[in-house]
Amino acid sequence: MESSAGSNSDSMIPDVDRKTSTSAQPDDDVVLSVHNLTTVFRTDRETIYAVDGIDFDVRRGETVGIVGESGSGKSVTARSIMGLIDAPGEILPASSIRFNNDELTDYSDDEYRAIRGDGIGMVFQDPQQSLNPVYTIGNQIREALAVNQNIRGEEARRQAIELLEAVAIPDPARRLSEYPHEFSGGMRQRAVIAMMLACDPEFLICDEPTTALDVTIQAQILDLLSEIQQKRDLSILFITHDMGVIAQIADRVNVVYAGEIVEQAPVERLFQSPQHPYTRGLLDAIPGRRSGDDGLRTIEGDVPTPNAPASNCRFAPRCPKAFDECEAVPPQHVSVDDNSTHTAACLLYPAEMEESPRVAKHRRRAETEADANTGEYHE
Ligand SMILES: Nc1ncnc2c1ncn2[C@@H]1O[C@H](COP(=O)(O)OP(=O)(O)OP(=O)(O)O)[C@@H](O)[C@H]1O
Ligand code: NI
Repeated sequence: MESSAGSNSDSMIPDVDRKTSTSAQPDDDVVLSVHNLTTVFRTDRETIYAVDGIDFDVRRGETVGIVGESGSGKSVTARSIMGLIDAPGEILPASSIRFNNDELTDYSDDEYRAIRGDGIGMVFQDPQQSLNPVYTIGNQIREALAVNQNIRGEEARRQAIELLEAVAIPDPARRLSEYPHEFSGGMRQRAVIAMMLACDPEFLICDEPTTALDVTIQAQILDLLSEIQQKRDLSILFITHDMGVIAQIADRVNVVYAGEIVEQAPVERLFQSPQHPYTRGLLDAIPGRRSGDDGLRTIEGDVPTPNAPASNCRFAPRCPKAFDECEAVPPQHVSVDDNSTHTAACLLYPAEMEESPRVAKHRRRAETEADANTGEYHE
């Protein structure tokens, strides 16, 4: 953070530099800390920057949302954290993913398998991906209990029934002996959540878990997740393209565009006072909601597939507020509130600065960032 002491800066709003702010005030509540995560896919012709230098934290017991259009890098972020990026994908060396202060990017395959078992659970859009069609639901939950908690026999059966009760599956004793195809879509997703709970994780990654479900079932699953979270003090990273779902489930939100976070805010702040033109566009696209005079009605165009580190604002070609410099300077996160809980990466901010010093400030910070990330970056 810049000190304003002794300077007559026209901006009362300090920059936010996460690198110094996280190390200056260690936060015991932070369970997951992602810093400068950059995940690329190398093809014969090009290198795709699917995730390009993102930073965020998740604290104990909170739900952090990641929202953005298709192709913006949400699932690649989830898979990077879970250690599920395979060739031609690669997490670049300057990336850091700390889980309870362990650096996951240094983990071996075995260590990752262990943490996927009982540290971090994952719920995907398609429950079939997590269920085996040839075993009964009961078998699969008991297997999870045996592998992860060494619970077997009658005790495993008792706990499996309890878990199905916990996810509100009626008549659980009978349901245990049924196969996945005998469950409806919503019930299958509940069974996956029960299986995940059998591993007793402290962190849960949900990648569009309700997207395939109709809205009533979706709301039930979201309620269920909130309830389980409170009971177990779970931390959740929740990925969706749906701002309505974000409003229901998230405490804090990261808005992503083409591999980058463009805005970060507590959920109420984001909906009351969105700052980045992209976020405003996403919110204006919600039926019945309109931010008034200068909002866009729909966002024209598609998310680009980045094939180089950002050298400008990737949203500029679709942005109604873009000016010349947006094509030339990669915007940096600056605080857009009084206490740095809300940031936006956009050359329009800090709004109270004149355009030319404002752009110069972003340019300077971009150069510093680039030096830090390409220079010697070993511990
Ligand atoms: N195995 C891969 N090989 C090459 N490119 C990939 C691979 N996996 C993902 N990508 C690219 O990474 C980018 C981000 O993909 P990702 O699946 O994370 O998007 P998403 O935000 O989850 O979108 P959706 O909402 O459609 O799920 C896309 O441009 C995609 O083409
Ligand atoms: Ni996805």
